Amino acid sequence: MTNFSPREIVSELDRFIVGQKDAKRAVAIALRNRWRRQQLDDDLREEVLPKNILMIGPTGVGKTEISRRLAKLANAPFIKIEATKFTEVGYVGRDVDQIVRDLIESGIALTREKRRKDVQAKAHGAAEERVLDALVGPGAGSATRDSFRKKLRDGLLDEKEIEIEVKDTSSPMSSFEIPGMPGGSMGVMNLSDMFGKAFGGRTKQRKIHVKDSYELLITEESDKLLDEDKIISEAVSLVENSGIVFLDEIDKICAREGKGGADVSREGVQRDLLPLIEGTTVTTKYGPVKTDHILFIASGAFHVSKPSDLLPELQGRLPIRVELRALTREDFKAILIDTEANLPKQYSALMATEEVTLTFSDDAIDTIADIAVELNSTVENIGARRLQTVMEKILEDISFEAPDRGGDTIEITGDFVRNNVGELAKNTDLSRYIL
Ligand SMILES: Nc1ncnc2c1ncn2[C@@H]1O[C@H](COP(=O)(O)OP(=O)(O)OP(=O)(O)O)[C@@H](O)[C@H]1O
Repeated sequence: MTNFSPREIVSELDRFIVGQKDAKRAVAIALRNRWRRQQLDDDLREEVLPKNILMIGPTGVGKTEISRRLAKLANAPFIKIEATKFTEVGYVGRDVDQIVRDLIESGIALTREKRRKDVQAKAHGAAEERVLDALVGPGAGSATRDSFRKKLRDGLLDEKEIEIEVKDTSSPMSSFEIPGMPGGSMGVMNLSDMFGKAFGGRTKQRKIHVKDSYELLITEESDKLLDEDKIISEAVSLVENSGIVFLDEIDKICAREGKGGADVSREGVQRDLLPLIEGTTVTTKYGPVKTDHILFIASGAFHVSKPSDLLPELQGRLPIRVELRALTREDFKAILIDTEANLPKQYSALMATEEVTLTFSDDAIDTIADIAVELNSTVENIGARRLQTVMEKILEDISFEAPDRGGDTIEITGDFVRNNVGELAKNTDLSRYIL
């Protein structure tokens, strides 16, 4: 758990997300509250429930991105799920408990990754022994083994091909859901687990270069050193105390007054979600998971419905409301220039792998921002996602030809942008399909 102050959390988020100060502050406080809760004594700690957040704002303005970055910062299990995916309990479709089951998978992956690092040195040693076995045979004398070990460590055998026996993870039936039976994927349905335990796991022979074998073998060897039960109990506690669920399109499950049919079912989904947000215990294949302290961030555009159309109980469980505003031309420019790993930087790095030097002039950035604003107002407002479609179109040819242009330096200018997408952007009908 991170002990960053709210101010520090906001400034971390600022590295990736432009504007949206209110939303950043709200999530920063929520995260800090979790740290505060951990400092309390046991009795009081159980009493303090998270203040869940409702993010209101148009599509593509950073709602998911803020939540995802927050989770990453806190090393917290995170899932994004669309509220419209669910149907009421008893109907065919996914049941809401699946949210917690997916979250626990994210928690297991995070915990395993963390624990793998702890045993990495030991696993590295064991992996080296396996590579040596493959190179000289397990029966070789210690002098031969040592001489190969030295060559191996000096990188002289990197390109040599060896044959190793690794766990076969390609089971097509690792887990399946029973259609129409909510929760059917839970528990005993993991066949590879069952057979794995009974027969010691399937393995297969693989031919591989020495230098590529390490990652695979280290992962396998570290898993052998890890205590599976401990990982599970750690992951369950991580999910219960630090899990974050991003519930998108919550506005689409609002029922409007005087309607029947689909609206009744939407309200049913809200009712199903309620216990999860209020705090309940969900059975998973890793054991029971309590949801009381999981942070829920619900989000929606609320163009048609209003937050007050949600069930009153659900409104009460989402007490913090923040509005995210539509992005302006200046925001688009800032997203292209100021954010870490911004799109121009990403494209330049990708082209550098082909020995092509790609740069963007200030005028090019201005023009891209102008075109994105124009398209959002004429075609459809998809927020900052528009920058991705425009950039992709501008660089399509260069991207295709890059392998033949090694050594070239290409500057993207305003004229280049206009020539490539300017005309297209003016044609609303065509843009609908292409940009
Ligand atoms: N304010 C912002 N600053 C930087 N990048 C942004 C911002 N807003 C959106 N983006 C980028 O645009 C893309 C879409 O944003 P995001 O997924 O957060 O949308 P959203 O608001 O959650 O919309 P939706 O509700 O449709 O999922 C992401 O790649 C994100 O990095």
